[in-house]
Formats: sequence, C-alpha cells, structure tokens
Amino acid sequence: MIPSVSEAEAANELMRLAKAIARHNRLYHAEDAPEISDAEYDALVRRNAELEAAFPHLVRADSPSRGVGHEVAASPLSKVRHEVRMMSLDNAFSDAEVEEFVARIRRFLALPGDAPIAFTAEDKIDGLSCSLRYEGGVLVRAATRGDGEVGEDVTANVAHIPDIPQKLRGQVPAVFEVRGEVYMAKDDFAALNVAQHEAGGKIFATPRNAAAGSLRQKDAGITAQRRLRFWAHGWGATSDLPEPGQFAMVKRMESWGLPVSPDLVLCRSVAEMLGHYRDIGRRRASLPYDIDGVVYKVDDLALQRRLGAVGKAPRWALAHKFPAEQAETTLEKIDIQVGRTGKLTPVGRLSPVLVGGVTVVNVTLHNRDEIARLGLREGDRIVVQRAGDVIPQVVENLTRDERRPAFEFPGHCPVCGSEAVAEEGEVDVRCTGGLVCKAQQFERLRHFVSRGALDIEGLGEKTIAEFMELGWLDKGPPDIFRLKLHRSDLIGRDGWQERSVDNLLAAIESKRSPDAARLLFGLGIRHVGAVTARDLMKRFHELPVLRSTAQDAARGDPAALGELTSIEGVGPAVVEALGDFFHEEHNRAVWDDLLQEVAPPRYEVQTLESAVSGKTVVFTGKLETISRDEAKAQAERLGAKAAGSVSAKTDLIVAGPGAGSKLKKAAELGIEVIDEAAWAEIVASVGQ
Ligand SMILES: NC(=O)c1ccc[n+]([C@@H]2O[C@H](COP(=O)([O-])OP(=O)(O)OC[C@H]3O[C@@H](n4cnc5c(N)ncnc54)[C@H](O)[C@@H]3O)[C@@H](O)[C@H]2O)c1
Ligand SMILES: [Zn+2]
Repeated sequence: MIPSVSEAEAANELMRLAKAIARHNRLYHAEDAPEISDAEYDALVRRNAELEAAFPHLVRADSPSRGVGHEVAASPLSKVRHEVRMMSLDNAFSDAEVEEFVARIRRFLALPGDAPIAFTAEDKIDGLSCSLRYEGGVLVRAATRGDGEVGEDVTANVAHIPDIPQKLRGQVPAVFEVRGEVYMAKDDFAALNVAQHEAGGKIFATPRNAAAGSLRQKDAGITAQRRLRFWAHGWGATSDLPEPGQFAMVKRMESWGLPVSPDLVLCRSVAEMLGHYRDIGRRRASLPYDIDGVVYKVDDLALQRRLGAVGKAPRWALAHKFPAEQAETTLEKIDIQVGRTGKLTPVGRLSPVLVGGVTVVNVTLHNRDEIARLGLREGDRIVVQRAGDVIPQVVENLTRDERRPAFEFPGHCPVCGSEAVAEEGEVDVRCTGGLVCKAQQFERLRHFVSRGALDIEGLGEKTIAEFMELGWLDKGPPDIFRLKLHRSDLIGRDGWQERSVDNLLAAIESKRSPDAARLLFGLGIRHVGAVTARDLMKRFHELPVLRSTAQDAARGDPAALGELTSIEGVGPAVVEALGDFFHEEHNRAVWDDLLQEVAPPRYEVQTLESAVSGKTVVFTGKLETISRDEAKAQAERLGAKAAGSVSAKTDLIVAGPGAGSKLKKAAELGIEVIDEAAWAEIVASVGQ
C-alpha cells in the first residue's frame, strides 16, 4: 500500500500519470519517436497500477491501465477494425511474480495444487504486433495493432516482407488471422542506421522503432528498402481451431509456412518456466534479434477461453521481462544528507525509473569527488545501473558538458551551518558541528533505537524528531531512559494518549538490561558494526573491560593491542576507531551516563538445545512467513549450521515452493525434507 499518499494527492497524481502516459504512448506507438526510456515508461505504469490498487475508487475513465497502444486517428494509412481485439500482455519482473501468476490461474480455475497445468514459453520479441488475415489460405489484409480495436492497413507494406507468405501451405481454415511480430534483426538495424546517417536521414533509437517506422509507411516502396522479418505467436479471428493447445497450434502455423520462435517450449512446472527464462536470458546477447523477455501462455485452449481477459490483457498469458540493469533518467535534484558521523552524502533525486525490476527514485552520489568525476548537475540525463541486490549507481552522465561547472558541493553543513571539511587525504566531507549538529544527534539516536541495536518499539523517526524539538533528548541516548520524567507532559500532546505513552515507556523500560553487543553497536562507533560488536563482546564479556582494553591499546600498551587484534575481524581500523571514541570527553560522558541507566548482563554466547543442534540445514525455495536471512539466524540460534548448497553433509532440507533441483539432489542423497510449517514447529518447540 501507499500509506503516505492522501486521497487528494492520489487523485492528482493519477491525473498527471494518465496525461503523461497518454503522451508517451502517442510518441512511442504513433510517432515511433519515444522521449523517455522503456524503463522510465514502465515505472510510470507501475506507479499508476500501485495507486489504482490502493485507491480503487479513483480509477479514471481514461485510466492508462485500460487502453492498448494508441489510437490511429492521425495516421495517413487507412484504418482496419479488428474482428477480434488485439491485446497487450501483463508483465512481471521477478520469479515471485511468475509464481503468483500461476497461483492466480489455479485459484481462478479452482485447480488443486497438484493438478498438472502446462504453459508454453517463448521469446518476447521486440517488434510491433501485426495481424495477417488469410481467407482460403490467401493473405487478404495486414494490419497493425493500433489501439487494439482499430489498426492501420499495411497490406501493401507486408508484401515486401519475405517472411510473410502471400499464400499458406496445407490445410488452412477458411478464415484465419495470424498474429505475430514484425521485427528487424540487429545486423539489419545497424546497417540501416549507417545508411540513414550517410543519406542524412532519421536515426532510429532501437530495432523496434526502426521496424515500426519502416512498416508504417504510406509509401510501401520505403518498406521495400528495409529488411523486415516476421514471426507468428498467436491468432485472432478464425473459422476453426485445428489443435487443442497453444503449442500444437503454433507448430501447425509453422507447417503452413509461417516462421515461429525457435525457442518455443512446453513447460509442466514453474521451475521449468523459470529455467527456460534463464536459459534464454543467458543466450540473449548472442541472438540475432532483440528480445525483452519471455512470454508464458496456458497451453490448453479450453482453459484459455475460461480464463478470458481482464482489462487490456489476457489472464492466461504473462510477459516475464528481463529487468533492464541500466536505464536512462533525469537527475532532478541533488540533496545533501548529514549522517551519524557528520558525513555529508549527496543524494540524487530521480525521475522514477524501473531498473533491475524495481522503481528507483533516489540514488547515492557517494561524495564530492564522484559528483566532479561525473560532472553532474541538476537536470542532467543520466544512466542508472542496478544489478542484483546492489544499490543503484549512476554510471554515466549523458548531458555532460565540460564547459559548465558541476554541482557545487556545500562548504557548510546544511543542517547546523557549521563548516564542512574533508580531512587530509579523505574524500568525505564532514560537518564539524559534532553534537551541536541536530542532524548528527538525530542519526545517532535513530541508530541507537534501530532493530539491530536496542530495538525500541514505538520510537520511530517522527517521535525522535518530536522529542528532540522539545529538548528532551539533548544528552543523547541516555535521555531516552529519562523520558518517563516527561510522561504527563507527553500525554495530551497531539497524537499521544495515555495508552500510547505508557506503551512507549514500557518498551523503553524493557531494555534496562540490554544485550551488551547490541548496546555497543548502538553507540555507532565507526567500524564497529553488529558483527564486530558481537566479536568484541565474546572476548571481553563486560563493557568496562572492553573500554579499559581499548584505552590501554590507544596509549600503546602492546598486550592490550595484541588482545584486540587477535580477535578475528578486528584490525587496526577498529582499534583506532575505539581509541578515537574513548578519547572524546563527551563520548566518555555519554558512556558513563548510559551505564547508570542500563545494566547489560555479562555477555555469553548461547545456543539452544534443539532437535537440530549440531546439524547442517539447507533452506531452499520460497519461504512464506520469514525471510531466508531470518531462517538462517533461527538455525544458528538452534545450534545448527545453515548451508547454501546440498551435499552429503546436509542433514535436513527445509523446502518452500519452487525448490527445484535441490530437492532432486536431496532425494538422491536420502536427506530428510520438511516444509516451512514443520520448521516453524521446531523453532517454536524451544520457545524461540
Ligand atoms: N519509451 C516509451 O515512451 C514507451 C511508450 C509506450 C510503450 N513503451 C514500451 O512498450 C511496452 C508496452 O507496450 P505493449 O502494451 O505493446 O506491451 P508489450 O510490448 O510489453 O507486450 C505486448 C506485446 O508483446 C508482443 N509479443 C512479442 N512476443 C510475443 C509472444 N511471444 N507472444 C505474445 N505476444 C508477444 C505482442 O505484439 C504484444 O502485443 C512498455 O512496457 C514499454 O516497454 C515505451
Ligand atoms: Zn551539521
């Protein structure tokens, strides 16, 4: 859901999206001259769908989720009304969305989980759709999709496409409309652009634009000079369907002399579908034509009929797109954020763009040097990259202009106004305001109460900001434990009632004996992350012992230094950071103050005795109630080892849907397999 958007804002945004999407549809479909990247366009469509899902009563009559393509009113070609509507396809970017697509079909058809259902999978070729009407096996009309209802007559144009037979071979129904894609191969596209350049003609952005621009010509003579190709993937109006399934029908069309995808397969499970997707994905770059995904279709035509269509797309088909790992967009604005340690981080605010399957609106610009390196300014067109789970990066500035100065990095903290400087040899610019800087205070408090640290429920960003404003947190984290002194002031403030206040205070009180490693991590000492904090506490058990050792080491005591660096994962950077921390008077004051308020028990690592203690567990497939990371953490707490792959050493496999090859291997090795519910029972049995 989109809780931060009010109804009025949503209505407004939906109106703006409808206008923008209609405009880009016209540029792309009618003029073959898009202004934004497909990834930016897809981000607009996703945003529209999200808002419509959250506010169903605001769906507009002219909603972009309803229409297909673009109407052909202004086209110089004559118009053709399609007897059977030409549709679009719903799309997916992740495995989970494909699983949900299949699950949705099962629910719709009320098919039990184990009833087999087959799907075809084939390339989603990036061209433009075309309908070819054959009567008595002879081509009588070819038409583009247009808005799905009315397209353009391109009969004369397709006469110049050798892949499109004027006459079909064999037993063809009396009326048969072939649906497929007109496309241009990569080589032909490159050659066309070279020729266009030499002749001073229009340069096409993609093979798809080139194919569309070449086919939709009033003068078919121009089409004749372009090398266009075609393949069939479906059908429209027909007097007869000679086969009962999608796969067999496509093969039948092939036998009539129509080219079809060489990568059409029949799949019997989601795993097979995803396998084919990955296989095609691997070969994508070496294919002679551009594809942008894989299309899955329910094979059984009787089931296709039962499923029908919703909106502008059939329920029985899905385009599983290859997420663009790079995409073009506009850098709207550069903001400066001040972190816990005073570091000024530039953040780029983007015009939303779909990269790697997710909508990206912010991108870190890292530091001053990075901005200079890319010559970035607000308003520039940039290329954003996101591969796998990596955070998005700017890889290129498309409007780079050496003569114009890049964004000027501020010399002062935007929050407290203190001077901001980079230390000798450092790229990071830091605010020198220290604890005077509200931004740093805020970030430290936020970190202190965060999930990995003290994990205080109900003390979110807004509340911290509110209490800071009231001056209740001036002394930093220890003040949190004195908030109870403000109980009566707080009750009755806007948004607070006795109950919510007492809940918050109870959550704080419950942390009076915190885990020492979490407390240490919560202090936000540089280089002391959650793991290092645990490693340190495993060795020293008590915070005062850690402190005295760190201070001794900072004074150069070799024994203390040796003790610290003998801990795995603790190197000179950590030792120095600890030394620097305790060197600061105000840090020592906060530390002492804090240890007056809380009393962490002696730190001991404990694992629980359980049915899986000492065993090696592998999690595979999709877990529904917990994340993979949480499952692994549970296993560790139960004294088990979580491994990534199945081997002879594996004792137990916890499998969710889509587990695939690991299950096969488990069966071969005779390893016990349980489902997520059984795993949850094991966890519950030790009270975790
Ligand atoms: N950049 C822009 O401004 C802009 C504007 C509009 C649309 N677009 C692009 O066009 C897409 C939307 O266009 P759309 O509605 O035509 O959807 P689509 O192109 O994502 O999918 C539907 C089409 O896929 C084609 N297709 C290819 N292979 C197929 C196969 N094997 N089986 C069935 N169909 C197959 C069909 O022609 C079908 O009409 C967007 O996702 C975007 O990428 C871009
Ligand atoms: Zn500051």
